[in-house]
Amino acid sequence: MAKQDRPYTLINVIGGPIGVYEDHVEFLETHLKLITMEEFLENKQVLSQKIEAMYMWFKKPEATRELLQSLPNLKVIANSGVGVDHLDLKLISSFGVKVANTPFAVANPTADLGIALLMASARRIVEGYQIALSPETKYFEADWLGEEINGATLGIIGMGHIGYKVAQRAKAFDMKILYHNRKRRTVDEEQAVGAIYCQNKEDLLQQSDFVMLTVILTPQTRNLIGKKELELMKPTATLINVCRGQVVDQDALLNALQNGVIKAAALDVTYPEPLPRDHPLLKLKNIIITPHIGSATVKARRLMMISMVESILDGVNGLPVPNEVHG
Ligand SMILES: O=C(O)[C@H](O)CO
Repeated sequence: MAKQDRPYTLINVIGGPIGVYEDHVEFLETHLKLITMEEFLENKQVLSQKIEAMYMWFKKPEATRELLQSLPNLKVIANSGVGVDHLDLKLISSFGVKVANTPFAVANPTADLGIALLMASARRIVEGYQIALSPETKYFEADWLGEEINGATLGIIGMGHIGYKVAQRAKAFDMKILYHNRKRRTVDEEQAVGAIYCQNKEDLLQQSDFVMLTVILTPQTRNLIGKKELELMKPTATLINVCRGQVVDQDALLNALQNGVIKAAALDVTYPEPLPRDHPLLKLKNIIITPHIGSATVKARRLMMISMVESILDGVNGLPVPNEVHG
C-alpha cells in the first residue's frame, strides 16, 4: 500500500505492558499510519481530523465519550480478542463507528488452554510439581491419585467458536460431551464432535464431571454460575473457566471449594485480575489459577493483529467489516 494511503490509526503506545508489540510494528506500519496517544494529544487539532481507525490492543486506547467526540472521522475500532465487555457498544455506534473483534484468532489457543486446565486439574499437575520440588518430599506416595478424563462427562456452557474447539479436543479423549448454548448447533455439527445438547443448563450441571465455561460476558451471563448452580454440580466435579471471571459468583465459588460442594476449580479468569495477593481463593489447594492467558501465544497474537488490520482496512474503505460486533 502506498504510504500516503494508509489510514491514520490511533494506538496506545508501542512496547511495554500496555503497548502494541514491537515485532508487530513492521507489519502494522505497512498497512496503517500509526499514531500513538501521545502524538495525538500533542497535535490534536490536525490529527483528530485525520484519524479513521482505532487499533485497540488489550483495551487501549479506551473508547471514552471524550475521545470519540474528538475523532469526527473515526469509522472503525478493531478490538484485540473476542470479548467486548469493556466497550460501550451503544455509545460507540451512536458515533457511527463500527467495532470488530478477532474470534477466529483466539479460538484454538483458548480451547487448548481450557483442556490444559482440565487435564492439570484432573491429574493434579500443579500440586504434583510442588511435591516433586519440595525439600520435604522423601518418597513419592503411591496413593496420591488423580482422575482419568477418558469416559468422563464434560459439560460445555457456551458453544461458540471456543466451546466447539473444546468439544473437538475432548472428543479425542473419548469424553462424553454435553453442551448448553442459547442456540443449538446443527445436527451435523453435534455429530462431528459427539456433543449432546442440554436445553437446561441445570441438566448439564448435574451430569458433568467437568464443567467448562466459554460464554461471552453479557448482562445475561454475569453470575451465570452461583450458589444454586454450584450446588447442582457433583461433589466430585471440577469447574473450569476460560471466559470472564464475572460469569462466576466468586464468593459462592470460594464457599463451594472450601466446603466440598465441588471438588476443584481451574480458572484462567477472575475478578479483579490479578486477585489481591491475600485473596482466600489463592490459599486453596483445590484450585489452579492462570493469569488470563487464553490467547497468549505468539501465533494467536499475530493472527489477532492481522485480523484487526483487515477489519480496519475494509472498515475505512466502506466495505463490510470482517468480524463486526453488533451490540
Ligand atoms: O477476549 C479475549 O479474546 C481474551 O480474553 C483476551 O485475549
